[in-house]
Amino acid sequence: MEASDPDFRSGFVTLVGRPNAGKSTLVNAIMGKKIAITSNTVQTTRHRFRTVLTRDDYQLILVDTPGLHKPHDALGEELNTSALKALEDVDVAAMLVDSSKPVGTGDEWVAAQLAHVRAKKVLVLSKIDLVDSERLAAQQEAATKLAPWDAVVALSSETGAGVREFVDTVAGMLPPGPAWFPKDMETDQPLEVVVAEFVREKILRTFRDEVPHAIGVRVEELEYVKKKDLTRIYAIVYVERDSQKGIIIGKKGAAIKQIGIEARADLEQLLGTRVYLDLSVKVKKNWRRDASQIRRFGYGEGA
Ligand SMILES: Nc1nc2c(ncn2[C@@H]2O[C@H](COP(=O)(O)OP(=O)(O)OP(=O)(O)O)[C@@H](O)[C@H]2O)c(=O)[nH]1
Repeated sequence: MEASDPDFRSGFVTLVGRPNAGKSTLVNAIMGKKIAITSNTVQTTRHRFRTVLTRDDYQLILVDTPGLHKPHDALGEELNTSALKALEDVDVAAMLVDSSKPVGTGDEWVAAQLAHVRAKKVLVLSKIDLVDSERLAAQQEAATKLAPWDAVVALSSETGAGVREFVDTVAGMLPPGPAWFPKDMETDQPLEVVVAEFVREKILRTFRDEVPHAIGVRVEELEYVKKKDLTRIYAIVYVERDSQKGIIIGKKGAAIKQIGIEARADLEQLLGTRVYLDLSVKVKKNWRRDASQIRRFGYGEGA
């Protein structure tokens, strides 16, 4: 079936849910490769980006939203606006509820945001590998009450169980329409942004709660050298304080070196070339509190 076929379906699907519900991991499981970054630090996802899955008879455009939460700083506010905007004009809204955590007010708040959305609503019970069937059944009963759902799917992005069922369910809800993006396109983010996110992920994973929200990564230069089949990347890690700079660099540069090694391995896979990665660390005081700075870093709405 061709993309111009009248039976072709296409549409936008947004994933919502409390921070850490497993949205980014699900995007990667659906795509069968890493595109979105993940970590167990809340607010990992800062960009509202689209991921495109094209099959013979449909094109599914996933909008991964930053977690909906109560804002406590300028960065938080940007994220919320961005997440709520992602709910407008989508065809399917899938809400992830972590099977391993009790359904709580956070989930209720997210579900309430869905009430006015015209999209089909799918309840996704995520991380089912962490619970037994009894717990899952209880969780499903509690989560089902959150909103009127058009479908319910239980899945694990870790084991892959239920992921195919989720894609099939959502694809079946898409309206007839042409492909919006080229078939071979997998994300609408500029490469520089994806690369910066990959580096940021390594830092979040390495330092956990020591520095997470205080960093921003910007790719200054990205150049493919065809003769060497090598991508040269120069990126700057911005932190707020000198002490954080020290932590990220580590003893004799050991920490930043390790981050570079790990990020490079992922980037080589993403780009399909060898990668030279140059990372430097700079202090930029209070960059998080200044909304215009946030935009300059490419985070939040309008990025
Ligand atoms: N065991 C298990 N862990 C999972 C699964 N899906 C996600 N996780 C873990 O849960 C954590 C959060 O996952 P993310 O995908 O980053 O969550 P998110 O909803 O995108 O989070 P935000 O970016 O904060 O909104 C990570 O440590 C993941 O590895 C799953 O199916 N099983």
